[in-house]
This record gives sequence, structure tokens and C-alpha cells, in this order.
Amino acid sequence: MAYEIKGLNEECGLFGVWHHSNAAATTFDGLHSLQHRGQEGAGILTHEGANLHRVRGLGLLAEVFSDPEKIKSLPGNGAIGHVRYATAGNHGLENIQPMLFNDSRFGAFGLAHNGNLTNAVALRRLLATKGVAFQASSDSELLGDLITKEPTDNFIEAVKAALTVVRGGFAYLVMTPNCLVAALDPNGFRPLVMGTLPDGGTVICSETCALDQVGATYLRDIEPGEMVIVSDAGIRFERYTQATNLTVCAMEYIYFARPDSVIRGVSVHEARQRMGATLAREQPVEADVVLGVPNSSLSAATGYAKASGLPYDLGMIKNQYVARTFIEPTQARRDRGVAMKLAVVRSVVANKRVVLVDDSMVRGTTCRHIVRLLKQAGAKEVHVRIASPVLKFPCFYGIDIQTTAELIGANHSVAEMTTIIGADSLEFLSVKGLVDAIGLPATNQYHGLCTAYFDGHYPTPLYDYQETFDAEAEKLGLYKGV
Ligand SMILES: O=P(O)(O)OC[C@H]1O[C@H](OP(=O)(O)OP(=O)(O)O)[C@H](O)[C@@H]1O
Ligand SMILES: NC(=O)CC[C@H](N)C(=O)O
Ligand SMILES: [Mg+2]
Repeated sequence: MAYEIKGLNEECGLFGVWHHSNAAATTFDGLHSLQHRGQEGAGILTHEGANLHRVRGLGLLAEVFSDPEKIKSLPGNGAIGHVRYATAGNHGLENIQPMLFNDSRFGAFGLAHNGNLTNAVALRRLLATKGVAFQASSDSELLGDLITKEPTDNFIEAVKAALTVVRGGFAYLVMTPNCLVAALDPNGFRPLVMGTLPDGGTVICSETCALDQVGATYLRDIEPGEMVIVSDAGIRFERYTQATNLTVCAMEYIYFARPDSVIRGVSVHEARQRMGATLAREQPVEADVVLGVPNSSLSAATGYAKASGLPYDLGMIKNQYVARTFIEPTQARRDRGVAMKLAVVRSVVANKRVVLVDDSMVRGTTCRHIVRLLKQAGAKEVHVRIASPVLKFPCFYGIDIQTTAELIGANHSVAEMTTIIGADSLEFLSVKGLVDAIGLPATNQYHGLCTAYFDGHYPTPLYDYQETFDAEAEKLGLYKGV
């Protein structure tokens, strides 16, 4: 199977609530603080007695729910919601979640998914032979289809069995009129946390920033291979597998998650500051001022400045009315996107030797543009420091990282990249520096992190993607020197 991934973009955001009046409005608020994880579409599904109600649409959450009647059309005290950035399937409405199912044994249920299944092609083929009529083209619905084919009348047992069949990265929320079920893949690639509302309601969502948004108290992270069943009878924790190996996606800490979130006990902001500080120690430079690239690199840039003893200043401004990411098909449009987004504060950089800290470099579009802007504004030297290692490998677990062919780091040496972006110097954080800066207290060989985009050490087989990836890695010599 050929893979096609189009840009460093967000993932998806999940929010679920049980036993809480105003479930839809609370889910809207929670999803609002997860909007950075997906901007293509949004949806909310609620249950009221035996009925499920759903509203979904393309675009930002506020666009989908711009008519207040839409929230009013979602009564009930249980809800799941989703904001999407596609990793599989097309960008159409049919792939916007939550997805709905109607099973002769189980009745109506819905689901929402963050991640990417690595055996979706094989599963789709298998399910087609069992007569499944697919509702969408993405991977997410396959768990629901599997549930409907499990030979048991017990819904929870069916979910449990289906979870052992899907592979890859997944945080799932499944809801019936009777319960809310949350599950995390055996590697815990994606963050998923649980909290309690003041009225006793339970929230399960992608990031702790959404718990804060709705006034919920953090209870705990969902564990790899774990399933949580929330119903009016209470909360039950179960394991659908014991074969787990924690490898949280390192890009969550580097770029995706909001800095006010805490993932598995590690503050995202503080982890980024440590990445910046480690980078300053690994790759020092004589300069006058440190700048960050708003928004995502500001934590790392302040960490770099503090550790280097250089002053940090506000040298770049981001136009807040431009979306965080660009789902743009051509390089010309991406260039224009970055130009519309970032501007330089001339007085901060004129006649200065500047250290420019960004969190990651994917195609190099952002850095190339900023270096040019800084030089035009009179910067004497521009030294680029990236607070993550060289990105060389694609991700198959839920980040939409473009094809290897487009990754600047997969195709060029650091010296070549320095010339391409026009910087006076360019350096990256080491993989060890990254792992230590995040500092998860895990004892496995991966230190609790997936760093495959940097070192090619995928912690699981790649199933559907393996053959194509092996051929591309061989062609580009990706494993040389890692
Ligand atoms: O090398 P490139 O292909 O340009 O991609 C890398 C850039 O993209 C991301 O920022 P993004 O603009 O997505 O969002 P942000 O405003 O949150 O930093 C990342 O923080 C880098 O700045
Ligand atoms: N970014 C995600 O988590 C995407 C979920 C799912 N694979 C989709 O494409 O809809
Ligand atoms: Mg950025």
C-alpha cells in the first residue's frame, strides 16, 4: 500500500463525558481547548435515554456549531466529541467523527478515534468478506465494524475482543446509551486522561488542558492496553491485553500538545524548556539575542535563553488570525502561508547576532522564510537551533508527517540544510538529549517514548505500511548513520 501523508499537522482531539447535565455544552467547551489537534471537522454525539443524537460538520468547532440550536439538539447526560485532522481516508464529511453504528444485537453506538491503525487495509479486506458495508473511507470505523462481527451478545466483551485485532496508534471513545468506554493502544502512543467534574460526572479526553477548561479534576492517565468502562453503575478498569510497551509519541511533547497540558506526569511546557536548555548545552553559539518561533517553540526558546545566559526577546510576531497549520497542496501556497503568518520586530534583531530556536523542522519552509526575514531586518548573523532531532522518518501511528521524500532531513545533510535555509549555522537536539529532557520514568528500551521519526526505531511492526516503507528507506538510505 502506498502511503501519502501531507504535512506536519495535528492529530485528533477526543472529549467524552458521562453522568453530567449539559453533556453537549461541556463537550463543546472541552473540544474548544483541543482545537489545536484538528481543524478539518468536528462532531458531538449524545445519548438521551435509549436515543443517540449527533451533529457533525466540516471546519472548526465554532463553525460547525455556529447555530446555538445545534447544541440544543443534543440533549442527554452523556456525550463524546471529536475534532479531526485526517491521517487516513479523504477529507469528506463521512469521515468526520463520532461515527455511528446500528447493530441488531447491541443497538446504536458511536465512536471517536485519535491515532492511525496500521492494519486498516488488511482489516477492511477481511471485513468486506464478512459483508460489512463501510460508511467511511478512514480507518477509525473499523473498530466499530469489528464490534458488530464479534460472536458475543455482551457489548463490553465485543469491544474487548475487537481491541485485540486493531494495530497501531489508537485512543478510542465508544458510547452506547448505557456506557462510555475508553481504550488506549498497547503502546500508549496518544495521550488520554481522565478527570472528575464537581457534580460527580466523569470526563475522558486527549489532554489535561481540556480537563482544566471544563473545571474537572485530573484523576489519572489511561494506561496502555487499558479499557475504562464508565456507566451509571460506576467506573471499571480492565485490560484487553497484557502485552504492552509504553512508547508515548515524542512529537506530543515537542510540538502537538498544548504547553499547559501534562502528559503522564510531565508538563509539556517544562519538557520543552528542558529540550531548549539541553540544546543550549549541546549546541552553544556566540550571539546577542535568542528568539522563538511563535507559537510552539516559545517554551524551548526560553529554555535555551536561560541555559545559555543570553537574553530572550520578542523578535517574531504571529498573526493570530492565521490557522496554526496549513493544509496546502503546493509549496508555493505553503510559502505564502508562512509569509502571511510571521513577521519580525525589526528593532529587536537589527545589527544583532540572533539565535533562532524552533521546535522542529519538517520541510524547512518556516525556517527558510524566517532566516530571510531576519536578514532583511538587519540581523548580522542567524544561527538556527532546532529543539528536536533531525526528522527523517514518517509516522504511522497518528501524526500526519509527509512522505519521506518531502522531509528535508531525509534528503539532505545538516550542512546542505544550512545552505538551503540560508542560516549562518544550523544544529539539532540529539535523540538522547530529547529523551532525557522529557524524562519519563520508564524502564523499557524506548525510555517510554516513540522516537521513530528521528531514529527509525518503530516500536511495532508496520503491517500495511511495511513493504512500501522498507523500499523507500532502502532507496533513500535512511538507516545510514542512525
Ligand atoms: O519545516 P516546516 O515544514 O516549515 O515545518 C516546521 C514548522 O511547523 C510547525 O509550526 P506550525 O506553523 O505548524 O505551528 P505553530 O504556529 O504552532 O508553531 C513547527 O513548529 C515548525 O515551526
Ligand atoms: N489524526 C487522527 O487521530 C486521525 C484519526 C483517523 N485516523 C482519521 O483520519 O480520521
Ligand atoms: Mg512552529
